Amino acid sequence: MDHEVTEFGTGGHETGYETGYETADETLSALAQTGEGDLETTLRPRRLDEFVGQPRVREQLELVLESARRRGVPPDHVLLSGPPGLGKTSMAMIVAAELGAAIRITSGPALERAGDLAAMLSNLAPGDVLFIDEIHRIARPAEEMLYLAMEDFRVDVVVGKGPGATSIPLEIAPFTLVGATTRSGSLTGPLRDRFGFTGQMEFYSDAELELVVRRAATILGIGIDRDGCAEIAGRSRGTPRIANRLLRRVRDYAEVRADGSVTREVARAALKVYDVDELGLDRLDRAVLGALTRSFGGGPVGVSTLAVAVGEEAGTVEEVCEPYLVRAGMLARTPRGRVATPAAWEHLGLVPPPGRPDQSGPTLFDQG
Ligand SMILES: Nc1ncnc2c1ncn2[C@@H]1O[C@H](COP(=O)(O)OP(=O)(O)OP(=O)(O)O)[C@@H](O)[C@H]1O
Ligand SMILES: [Mg+2]
Repeated sequence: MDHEVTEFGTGGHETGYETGYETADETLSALAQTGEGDLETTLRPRRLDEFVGQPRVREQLELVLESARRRGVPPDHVLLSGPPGLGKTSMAMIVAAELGAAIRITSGPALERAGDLAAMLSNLAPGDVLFIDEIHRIARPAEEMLYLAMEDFRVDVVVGKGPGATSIPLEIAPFTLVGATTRSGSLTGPLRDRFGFTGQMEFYSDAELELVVRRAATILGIGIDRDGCAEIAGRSRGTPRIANRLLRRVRDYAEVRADGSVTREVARAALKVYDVDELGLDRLDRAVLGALTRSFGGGPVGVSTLAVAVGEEAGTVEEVCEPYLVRAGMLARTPRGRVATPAAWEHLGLVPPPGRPDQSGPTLFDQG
């Protein structure tokens, strides 16, 4: 293998490779705290059998990995998709750990120039796992380079400029690409087609989240009883990252205002302080529902308008708030925009204005 080729890249040495990489999601929630990134790393499951929930993805992935192991080849490329905090990054690390392979980490936005990607690709050793987080945000030239790399383990490096430029094909080591995305819909067809396996991560059940909370409490040395676990799990929006975060906030409260151990009462009192309601909706979720009902009469309203109304970016509202609000049956995405369901009005303690057409129906035909 030739590893001395990075000078063909455009000086992309500084890109990627930092394993401390965290996605922007950490800054989005009203509960986000700085300096807790390390804790998140501590709580990350390391092996497939430590990974709670996602039975379908786990089983499928187990087969993909085991069969590759038996054949002695790197497994097919793996795409992991799903809302933030469900364990995509953790799963990517686990793929490498289960294969006993090294993992190189980068992200779509970091691969602005194809040269950056060429440098990474040509530095891979046989069997390495290359993890590209937020792969839907990869720039076009890098994406096109990735096609060839994924399919033929080759990169075409362009040397020189203008009419004298030549393209030199370079062989790269057989590797496994693991891509993660919160929006698989915005992946281009050709890229999606080159993944041999797509794991669609689902929201976790309350029972699974109880296990997540219990596991984290054990690792962090927090005393918590069954009811305490259940209370936190039920307010975690189906998301392990949120479960772990709420546990830490409840722990703070337990230490300062109670005897340090977490019961249902302590958890309830603590989550009240942190503005997390019984359904686990935080301030931003409630702001979205509030704007949708109070300011826009229940919709339909476009997501960008809604985002402006709550002072957030459309992407955040769409990828962070909406998936759970839809799943909780409070918000519907219709072709004409976002619509509040009766459950949303009820949750906010509001009564829908009288005489409104049933919004879950095909409103296009209402005008008759
Ligand atoms: N199945 C699980 N069991 C236990 N803990 C989990 C599980 N999945 C996720 N976690 C916890 O949730 C945290 C967030 O997971 P992770 O970073 O893998 O999510 P993600 O899907 O990559 O999120 P993002 O889209 O924001 O990058 C981890 O640090 C880990 O502690
Ligand atoms: Mg991640």
